[in-house]
Amino acid sequence: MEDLLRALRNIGLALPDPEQLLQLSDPDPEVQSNLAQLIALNPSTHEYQDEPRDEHDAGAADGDGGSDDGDAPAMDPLMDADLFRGAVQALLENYNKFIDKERDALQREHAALASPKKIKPVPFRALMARQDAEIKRRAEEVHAAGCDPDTGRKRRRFYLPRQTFDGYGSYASDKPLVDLSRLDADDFAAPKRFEGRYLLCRVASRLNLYVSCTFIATLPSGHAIPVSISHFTPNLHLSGADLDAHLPIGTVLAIREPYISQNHFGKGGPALGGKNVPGVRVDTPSDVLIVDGLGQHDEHLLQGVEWQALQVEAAPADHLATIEDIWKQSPCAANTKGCRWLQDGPLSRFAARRLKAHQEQREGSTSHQKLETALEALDEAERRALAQRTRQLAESLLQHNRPGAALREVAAARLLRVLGQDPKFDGRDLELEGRILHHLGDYERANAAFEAALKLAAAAGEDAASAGERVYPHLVAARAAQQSAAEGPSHENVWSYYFDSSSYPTPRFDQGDWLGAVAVQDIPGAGRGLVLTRDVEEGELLLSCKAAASSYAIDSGCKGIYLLRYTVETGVTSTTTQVLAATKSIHAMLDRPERALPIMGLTAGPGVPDSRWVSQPYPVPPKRSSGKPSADSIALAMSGIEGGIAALSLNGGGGGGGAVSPRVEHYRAVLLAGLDRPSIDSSYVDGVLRFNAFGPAPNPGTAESDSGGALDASELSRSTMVHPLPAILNHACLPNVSSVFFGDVVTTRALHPLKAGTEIMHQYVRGEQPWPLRRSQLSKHGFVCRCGICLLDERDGDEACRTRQKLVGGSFPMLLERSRILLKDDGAKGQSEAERQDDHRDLASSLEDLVDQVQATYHAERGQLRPDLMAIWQKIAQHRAKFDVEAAKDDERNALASIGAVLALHPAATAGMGPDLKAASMLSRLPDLHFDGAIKSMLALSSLCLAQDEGIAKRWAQSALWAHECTIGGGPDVFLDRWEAGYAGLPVRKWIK
Ligand SMILES: C[S@@+](CC[C@H](N)C(=O)[O-])C[C@H]1O[C@@H](n2cnc3c(N)ncnc32)[C@H](O)[C@@H]1O
Repeated sequence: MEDLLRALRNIGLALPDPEQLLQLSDPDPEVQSNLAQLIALNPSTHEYQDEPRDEHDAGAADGDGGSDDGDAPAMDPLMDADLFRGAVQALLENYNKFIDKERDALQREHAALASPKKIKPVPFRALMARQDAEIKRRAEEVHAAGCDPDTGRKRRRFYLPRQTFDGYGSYASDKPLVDLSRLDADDFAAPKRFEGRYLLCRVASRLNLYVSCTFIATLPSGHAIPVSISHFTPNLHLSGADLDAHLPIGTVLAIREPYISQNHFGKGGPALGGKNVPGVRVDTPSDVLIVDGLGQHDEHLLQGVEWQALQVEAAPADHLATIEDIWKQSPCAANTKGCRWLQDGPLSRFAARRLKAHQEQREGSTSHQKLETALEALDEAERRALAQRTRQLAESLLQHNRPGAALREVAAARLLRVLGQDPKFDGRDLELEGRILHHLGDYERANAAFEAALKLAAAAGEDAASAGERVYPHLVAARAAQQSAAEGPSHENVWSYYFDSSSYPTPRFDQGDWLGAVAVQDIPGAGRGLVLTRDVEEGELLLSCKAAASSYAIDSGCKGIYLLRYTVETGVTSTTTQVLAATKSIHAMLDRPERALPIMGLTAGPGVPDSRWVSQPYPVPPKRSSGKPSADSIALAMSGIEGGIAALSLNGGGGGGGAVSPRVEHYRAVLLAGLDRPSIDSSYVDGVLRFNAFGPAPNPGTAESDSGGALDASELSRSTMVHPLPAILNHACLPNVSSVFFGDVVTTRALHPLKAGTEIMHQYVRGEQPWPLRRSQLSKHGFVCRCGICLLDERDGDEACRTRQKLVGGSFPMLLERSRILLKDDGAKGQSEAERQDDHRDLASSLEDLVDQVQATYHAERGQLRPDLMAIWQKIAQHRAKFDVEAAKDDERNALASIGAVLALHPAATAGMGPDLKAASMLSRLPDLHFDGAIKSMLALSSLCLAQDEGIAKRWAQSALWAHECTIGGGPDVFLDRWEAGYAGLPVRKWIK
């Protein structure tokens, strides 16, 4: 990829845009030829800030005799196009040959697994020189992505495409380190997975981040080997010291059951056309453990290990000279000093392991004892300094989206009496704890902590106004989050989801998951599903859930980076947000082990064996109270902790006598739970995302909104997110619920009155599409949909469905084009009224012929559900309205009937009118499909009725609002925002506000 991009820029061409990137490896020669032509027509001058974007202007700018675009030749778009096209075509061919080599190398490596060959270690200095060159190359690529490296001219936008490969096996160890034996260079062979072994090594170089992160590691024997770790960070912009601080030189690592590859860049590194040196390829971060002297088995691991001198200098600030220094100099902020990568803070590492040792009735290790003594020997000032560093570390962990580690550090600091000893800080410390708990979704405890923080601030003499200013915003936010998690999001919540998700580029909402009248249940032949626990009405909210991990293309960690990950066996290309959503999911599970069940408890597609979590009961959100915290819980949050080291022995720390306060109990549980780091198979996470995540989530305000949450988007994704509970919903092309996406929140509402015990199902693919297309889109899921409309289509027959598809996909668009021209030219050609009406009559009649042809493809007993007709009836109505308003109303009613809506028979225009929208509705049953289409028809009917009967016109508008409330919600403002502009002649606002 990098060679191709460099070559294009060298001949003065702009880089392929994100859509074109996806076509680079398309095997179709026609696609390649078109692509070459398009790329050849786009000079690199278009990339610069100071160049006009328009082609002609660009030509003029180039024609002024001198381009300051370095060596890039000025180009005459017409004369040079052929020349450039030929050159680009040659470059694309080269690129594809290179890709083939990379693919072949992966294939060969897979085949060679049966007969691994011993490998000769590459000399350390050679590896280091290569590493330095790679780091330099990365820096140059980043520089060139923002400006021309020769002239310094700034580009319009930072643009950095990257490509990685995937496939042919992925490894993840689930063996505890104690069960493994050490591996050293004598045994190295490749390609080989070293089952039952671990590799002990030290980071010896700076880090190189492409998508995976690579460094040179040295072994105790002095040999060196490159190590590449996939899913290292979701921040692909990290570089230099910030990156190196994740694993500073000298950090000791244990890699469980390592895989030595002939190409350690194989996953997540730049493609080298199959040429690389052997190295350790780590497919998942959970295989890597940091050996820091605090670990449970660190002493055992390091026993008798003599390291050859590290042949490079570690920055002195990065390392603690002795283990006791941890308390005096422990790093205070993430990623600035000391080893940080996915690691907990020092107090929690020590306290958790000490607790565990006690639980297992072991004495702590010698290093634990040394640390204990050192901790108890700290003088007052040193203890205060440690407390201050702990606060900073917890803040920093929180900022880096690691609230689990932040809470563990605070819990350990409280048990060890590092925090909670200075009344001046008590209020602030509780406020910090409250913010961490809020982030973790423990709203009840967060609220109690905030209330307690206010009391303690007052007790410490802090001015009430300043304490309030500090704490109240957090308290109010936590109360609101608690309320929506207890009662479900309010009307106002949905209102703000809608408007905020259209206003913010990376909308993420502060809400907990909420489950209405549904429960997880086994569904014969379909795994698990969600089933109603009682009867519900149409429009009732059933679920409101936030994504467990979300990645937006314009998140700061990847903005401007366009990643393509090509999976060799399947030919599937994943894009930036899909890869990073997996990285974020993995990191979230390592930080909060309780996240593993909801994510790894999902299935990963047909043919992939279920993870061990799938058989466990699927977790649902707890029932919560929305009340204020009780006086007891506030008192508990304020209670002192008798403890110190004693709190780490399971019967100590309760104020003597063995009774342990609930607060101590809670902190201990927090620490112990953090030790259960799950082993995460990253390829399973990829499968979970591919089969459960929601791709680019359309805001309901966009034209795509009818897609019901497009799962099969093929363009470079704008966002990828996984919502664990909604992912349990099974599919029906004919859904009985509507799932709507607002940023990282999805809400699901009943579309019809439904009985207790009914399985609720939404659309993975648009049920409005032709049957053959739906079947092919669903084929990756490995099931055949047997929903109502699939059964109807099946009875119509394959051939009839294909004919219908041709009519709707071929004949209808031609008539639509005629319609567009007619409506555009309406009256412009100086025709008489009669002539114009004739034109409309003609077109309506052609459209009616089309209706007849489509009708002929349905089985005689099909019933009214014929959604392919909706848009045709609406078009007929539009033209017929020009000469026969009553007939146009019938057409719109036909459109509604074709999508399953049933008209109510209201005897009088005023019946049921008033604030009760449902009673006013002109529909007794909402449509099954095409919800926005139904709203269009209702608003069209409102317009058609306006002149004769304002009462009925108003009722149609209210019916549209009712349908909108039942599918999307958020009230009249949201409805008006989406629909008002398209119906300027209707006083909708007056009617419904
Ligand atoms: C997103 S998951 C849904 C939850 C899944 N049932 C489970 O137990 O984890 C998608 C998978 O559910 C199953 N599934 C979904 N809809 C189905 C349907 N209508 N009929 C049969 N299986 C279905 C398929 O195995 C599909 O790959």
